[in-house]
Amino acid sequence: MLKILGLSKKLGPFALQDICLEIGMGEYFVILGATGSGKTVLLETLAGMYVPDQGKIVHDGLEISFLAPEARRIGFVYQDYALFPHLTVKGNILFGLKQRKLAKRTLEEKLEKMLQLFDIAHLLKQYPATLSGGEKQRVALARALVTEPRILLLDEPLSALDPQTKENILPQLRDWHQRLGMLTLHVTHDYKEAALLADRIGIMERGKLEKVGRPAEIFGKSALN
Ligand SMILES: Nc1ncnc2c1ncn2[C@@H]1O[C@H](COP(=O)(O)OP(=O)(O)OP(=O)(O)O)[C@@H](O)[C@H]1O
Repeated sequence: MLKILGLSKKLGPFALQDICLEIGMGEYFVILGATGSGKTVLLETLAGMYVPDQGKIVHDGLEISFLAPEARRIGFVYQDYALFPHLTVKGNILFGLKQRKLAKRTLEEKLEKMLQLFDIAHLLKQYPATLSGGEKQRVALARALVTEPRILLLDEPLSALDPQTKENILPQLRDWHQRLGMLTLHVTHDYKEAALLADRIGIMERGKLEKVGRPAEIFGKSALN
């Protein structure tokens, strides 16, 4: 379980204010908020890019607030995927495992698992510039997941996709999540995306988490039919 306890962070005129949230193991939690509400700052603080001014982040009973990003076992997929342009798909996926000095066979097994899960084996030698939006997204997910993180953070992972690709990927995201069973925190400003994907939703406004509930509680049952 991930516990966010009174988390605050000031960045210039913006402040993340007293965020309190508990997310269960295997839960798909969506933070829904307008542009500038602080969704990315929250994810980046959880991932260790900012040191909190106040509050704690506790994962499975261990406080991780001051751990280095790579020690937190958190996978992060950015809005624009942030793939390394000079590396092939294979190079991108294996990048996060470089420090671990794993045996070649172990690396190949981990790579193979990702290629199968995301159906991207045919893209292995290509460079990011030659991939479609949906392909880039699958490679970015593979790169985040190959390190076997305990928590997956997704920062508007569908916003760069055309409507058709987005519609195809939505059910796949749920399916990948169900297969891996990983605690996932996904931020978006698209309420339809939130309603389709989330076990629970948190509404973020001006740096504060204003409301948390199941999709039916947030939108009303009739709005979801
Ligand atoms: N490093 C920083 N220094 C100063 N201000 C920052 C910094 N990073 C973010 N901000 C500000 O914090 C506010 C929240 O930004 P954030 O990127 O978290 O919003 P968001 O909800 O993710 O928006 P979007 O949906 O547009 O991505 C913005 O006003 C932004 O300008």
